[in-house]
Amino acid sequence: MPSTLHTEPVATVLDGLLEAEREGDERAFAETGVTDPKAAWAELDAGQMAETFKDASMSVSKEGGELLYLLTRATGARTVVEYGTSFGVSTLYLASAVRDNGGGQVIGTELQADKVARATEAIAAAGLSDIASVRVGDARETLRELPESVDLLLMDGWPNLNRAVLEVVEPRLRRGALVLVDDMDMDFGFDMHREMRDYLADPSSGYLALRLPVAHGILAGVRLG
Ligand SMILES: C[S@@+](CC[C@H](N)C(=O)[O-])C[C@H]1O[C@@H](n2cnc3c(N)ncnc32)[C@H](O)[C@@H]1O
Repeated sequence: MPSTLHTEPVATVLDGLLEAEREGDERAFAETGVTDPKAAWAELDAGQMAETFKDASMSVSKEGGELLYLLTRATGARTVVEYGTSFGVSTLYLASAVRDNGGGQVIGTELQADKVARATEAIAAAGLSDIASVRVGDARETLRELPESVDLLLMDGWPNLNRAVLEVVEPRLRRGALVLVDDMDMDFGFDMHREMRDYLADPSSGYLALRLPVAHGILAGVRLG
């Protein structure tokens, strides 16, 4: 049986988004005028950073997306939550896998409203609107209402908020749920992942976590209890 990922319309929509990222992100980054990321993070809050980077996709790579598809299929996940949707690339990989698992839902969330509109269009063009939707706003608020049990959480928003977002979603994570933290190897000018990495590494937190050297570096944690 072919996967949804490699059939139309998903394949073409994903190719277009990945191509746009390759062609557009360098320019979008240059246009932000941010030359010292550490200083920018010290001065601007999450919403201001989202506005600054509103034209940048910053999506998962093809390899990273395929890993998301693989892990979602392998775990049989039906209820998936995504922190940081941008233009919807990772959302499409997750939603394709959920469709191929037999159906369910992917709940994305994105601070920047124009990005939500673009991601929603991409989801519709890919024929996945019955699976995936995107909530507009700050994940620390938008993810307060969730289904009873969540199988997989992708964390791909601003990394300094990962711990706070996990705190909101954690009560819904079922035993054996996967938490995937993207961009572990990205240089943000300072260690933006420290809090989350330390939390998942502490056995008393209730996870077993391992860094996967794939794409931008993905930290995979399984919820043990
Ligand atoms: C790395 S990009 C996400 C890429 C996306 N997962 C993909 O593969 O296409 C990070 C996104 O997270 C969004 N974001 C950052 N902080 C957020 C928050 N607190 N709540 C919701 N979205 C947030 C940013 O606006 C940005 O678009």
